[in-house]
Amino acid sequence: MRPASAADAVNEPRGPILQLAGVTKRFGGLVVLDGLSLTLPRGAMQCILGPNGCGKTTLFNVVTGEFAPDGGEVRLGGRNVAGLSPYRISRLGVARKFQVPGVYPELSVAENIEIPLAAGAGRYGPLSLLGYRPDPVRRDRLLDLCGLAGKAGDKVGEIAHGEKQRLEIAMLVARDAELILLDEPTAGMSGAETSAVASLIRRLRDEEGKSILVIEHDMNFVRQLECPIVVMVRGKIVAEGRYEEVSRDPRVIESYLGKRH
Ligand SMILES: Nc1ncnc2c1ncn2[C@@H]1O[C@H](COP(=O)(O)OP(=O)(O)OP(=O)(O)O)[C@@H](O)[C@H]1O
Repeated sequence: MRPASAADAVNEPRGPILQLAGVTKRFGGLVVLDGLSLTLPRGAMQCILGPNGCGKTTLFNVVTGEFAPDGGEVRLGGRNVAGLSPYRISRLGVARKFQVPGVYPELSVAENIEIPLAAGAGRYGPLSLLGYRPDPVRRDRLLDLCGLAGKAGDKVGEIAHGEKQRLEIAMLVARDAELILLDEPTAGMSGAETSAVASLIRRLRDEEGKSILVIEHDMNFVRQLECPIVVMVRGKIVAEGRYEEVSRDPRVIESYLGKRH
């Protein structure tokens, strides 16, 4: 039996997975998050849109514990985690993808999935690894999800950029994260690669029940995510809605779609 841990708070089945209430973050005199509030229901996906410098990455940093907020609450599964260290928040089931793929280039695609599968099993401490057995069924399911089943034996350093990005997203799922934070996951990708990532992320929500927050600038990708969008300006959420509504917002047209839209 694993020890009772803070993860139980995240595993609490009712209520939102993530709730930010009046979160403030300052750097010296610069107010980057300005009483920001946001709620992500369990098993849902939301996309965060906002101009450069509005505080999107800082928001992720506050959720993952990189920065303690100066005020407000960050609730994961109902528990206020503001000020907890990143490793504790990670153990609560939060995983984050940065723009650059974080994969092991010298290992095979399948090995890249096997490592976080073992790490996920060890999330409750080294003792929980004692009974760990590799799970090829789960590994193959994740390879299928990210569209790399046919490349299981390929060296990761030699697969395409878009494939590395999809592999890393599958690795976050392999380590049993419940809340997944994706920071511009399609940066530098072609249209076809972008569509493949959108399809993967929708499947994580629909088939794996993951809760997902995505920061993105590419409106074509945002449309394909088919999820609610929040618009952030100067550290606050100023609008929210589906793509069709948000894409009529003058601030979104100005920043993302061009004035002639
Ligand atoms: N550690 C830090 N120390 C000081 N200022 C910071 C720090 N991190 C971020 N900032 C400032 O906070 C503001 C918001 O930065 P942030 O990276 O959160 O914006 P963003 O919306 O993610 O921008 P982009 O879309 O360009 O990535 C910027 O003015 C940035 O310079």
